[in-house]
Parts: sequence; C-alpha cells; structure tokens
Amino acid sequence: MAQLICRNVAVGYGSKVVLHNIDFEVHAGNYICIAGENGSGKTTLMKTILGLQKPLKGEIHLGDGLHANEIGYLPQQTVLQKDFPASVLEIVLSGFQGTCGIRPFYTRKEKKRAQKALQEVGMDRFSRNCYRELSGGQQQRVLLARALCATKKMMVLDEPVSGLDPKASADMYRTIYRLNRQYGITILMISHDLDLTKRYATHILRVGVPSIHAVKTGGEL
Ligand SMILES: Nc1ncnc2c1ncn2[C@@H]1O[C@H](COP(=O)(O)OP(=O)(O)OP(=O)(O)O)[C@@H](O)[C@H]1O
Repeated sequence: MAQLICRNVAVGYGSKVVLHNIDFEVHAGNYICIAGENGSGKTTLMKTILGLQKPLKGEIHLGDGLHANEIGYLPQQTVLQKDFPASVLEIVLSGFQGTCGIRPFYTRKEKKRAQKALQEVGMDRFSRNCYRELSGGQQQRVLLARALCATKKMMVLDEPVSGLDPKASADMYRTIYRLNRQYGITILMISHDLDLTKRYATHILRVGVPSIHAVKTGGEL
C-alpha cells in the first residue's frame, strides 16, 4: 500500500498553474529524487504534498498508516534561518512540535531522541552550541536531525546540500542514504545533483516535463 498518492495533481498559486498532470505513488522505503530546472515548481509541489498549500486540481492521499504530522521536513534554508539565535539542541527539539501539541516543554524521552538524532548526523558534540555559529554544512546536518525527530517514516528534503562543498554534499547524501537503508525512512528529496542522487535514489521524478511520473532508477549501490 502506498504512503503517498498524487492523482492528476496541479499545483500553483491562485490562477497560476506551476505544474500539472502530476501522477505518482510513493511506497515505504522508497528514495525519490525530485529533479527539474530552477523555477520549475519542485518546492511548490513539496509544499502541496506537505499540506502547506492546497492542490489546484487532483487529489493527494496519505496511506499505509502515515499521518501528515509524521512527515519530517527540511525546508530550503533562507538567510534569516541561518541566523536563528537558538542552541543546536533547541532547533532539533523543535522537530517534535508537530506531535507534542501546545505543551510548553519537551519530555525526557524527546530530549534523548534529539540527542540520538544528532548522533545519527554526527553533530552530537555540538548540541549546546549556538546554531548561527555553525558552518553551512553543520547547519544542514542539524536540520536533518530536526527532520528526523519529526518522523520515523518519511522525510521531505528541499535541497539539503544547497551551498555545501562537494565533500560536505557527499557526506550529507551518504547520511541520508544510511537513514533510508537502516531505518527504512522514505526519502523525498529535491536535488540538482543528478549524478550523485542516481546512485542512491530508487526513483527520479522529473518535473517541468509534459507528463510527470516517477521513473525507476537502477536503485541501490
Ligand atoms: N508564493 C508564491 N506566489 C506566487 N508564485 C510563486 C510563489 N512561490 C513561488 N512562485 C513561483 O512558482 C514557480 C515555481 O517556484 P518553485 O519555488 O516551486 O520552483 P523550484 O523548482 O523549487 O525552483 P528552485 O530550483 O529555484 O528552488 C516560480 O515561477 C516562482 O516564481
């Protein structure tokens, strides 16, 4: 059974259709790479999948026991977010906000899980550091840990390596792949680096072409 189904979906803003004829399914453990030119609508599609905006047409369904608040999201970083005055641990803990409701504190279990998530991305030594004093690559790892706190099932990652040097990008891709393989977390990721993602992705979803559907790749390494 599919975790996510998009049927004849169109996305956009008001009367402006950015993408249409989007038809695909995502199953548990898939690693989907969303590729396409700048401005082709990848982020808009992601936000629509996450329920942050409504599809202009068609239907998006979650299935296989997946609920909207169980999807971890790593948004495209803005300059403002890079300067966020909080500790690394606070940023990671904020990943629980979708599930913990309006409770004004985090439980001991959540704090433990946040530390474990930082360990998973190799950033546990930095938990007390100030987020804005980290390098771009370190910040992206912290945001990955935050997304990991929000989910055990599916992560939606919007250009997680943007602005990183080739080595930091390769490290980040390897970490994401390990989370996919080790924990079976479904990955839905926007990336411009097709060579690298082809090595890891099970499917590539090319947007900005007349009909949009996921194409199976060679898959695993
Ligand atoms: N809030 C908005 N209101 C109206 N139009 C928007 C809005 N956000 C984005 N757009 C437009 O929608 C189109 C798709 O933008 P989107 O950010 O989804 O593209 P993208 O494929 O993610 O691009 P990139 O690779 O550069 O991140 C663009 O033409 C953009 O100008």
